[in-house]
Amino acid sequence: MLRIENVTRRFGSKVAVEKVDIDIPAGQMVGVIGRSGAGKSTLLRMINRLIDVSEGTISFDGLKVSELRGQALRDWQRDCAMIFQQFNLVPRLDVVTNVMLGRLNRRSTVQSVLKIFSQEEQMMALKALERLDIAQTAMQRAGTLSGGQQQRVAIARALMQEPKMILADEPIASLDPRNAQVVMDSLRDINRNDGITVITNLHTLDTARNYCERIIGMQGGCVVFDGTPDQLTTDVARQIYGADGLDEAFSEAMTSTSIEPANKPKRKRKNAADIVAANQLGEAGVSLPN
Ligand SMILES: Nc1ncnc2c1ncn2[C@@H]1O[C@H](COP(=O)(O)OP(=O)(O)OP(=O)(O)O)[C@@H](O)[C@H]1O
Repeated sequence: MLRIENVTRRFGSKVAVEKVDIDIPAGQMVGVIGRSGAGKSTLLRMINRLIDVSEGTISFDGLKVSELRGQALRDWQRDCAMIFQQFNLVPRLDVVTNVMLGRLNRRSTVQSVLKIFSQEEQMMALKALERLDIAQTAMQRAGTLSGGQQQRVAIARALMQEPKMILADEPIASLDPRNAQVVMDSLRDINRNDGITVITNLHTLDTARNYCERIIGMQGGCVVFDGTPDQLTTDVARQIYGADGLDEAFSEAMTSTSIEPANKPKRKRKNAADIVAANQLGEAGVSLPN
């Protein structure tokens, strides 16, 4: 059980997340929706401890996540895998090596520096790629894959962490409709078959409705809805998206990934995502080939 108790996050005088109080039992698939700036990413980043809470407590099965330091914090970040909108692969490395990087937090520094992966780890990586239906790309450089393929590699890398929970920060925002569906299907499959809790930020109402058993709606940093897809009525959507967001909220045409134009401009890259990838590699002493 993930317990978020009275959690607030401020950036200077700006309150990004305010007094959020929710419990997420193991095995749920949860969608977090809301307009841009509602606080969705900040909430996920606090759970993963990319950023600290300003007030309140986050705990997991009794472990006080919001207070962890050092190795205990790294262990938590291994148990709580994160997937980002921009995939965060190392483009110059081949796909299978990218996937094996998911093992970094489970290995000694020496093994990591020398980039020694056991046969078992190599098999595990190939199985993860097979599961995501992209084993044929194993030896390709990650940067040569399509966006949808890269996101599947990122999910395979997350699986290598053998996580208890997967946090996905707008995992389909940069993808065309077909790839968006494949990625969401993969997350649902992992949730259902492996029992891994999935919490995903989504900017499309219908995707949240279609894939998530529980939807959390945020507005101005606060949770304004927490319920099932059936309970997400028009009135509730109005509350989440606000008066000037009604078109976005109600028009399935505007929110549907199934008909979202493939050439829609990419949303801005999240700096935290880049930093985390760089840190993971840097901490492990992995230097990248040119
Ligand atoms: N590092 C930061 N420094 C200052 N303000 C920040 C920082 N990170 C987020 N904010 C602010 O906090 C608020 C919530 O941002 P957040 O990124 O969590 O929203 P979001 O719902 O994920 O939006 P989006 O869908 O656009 O990513 C916004 O007003 C944002 O400008």
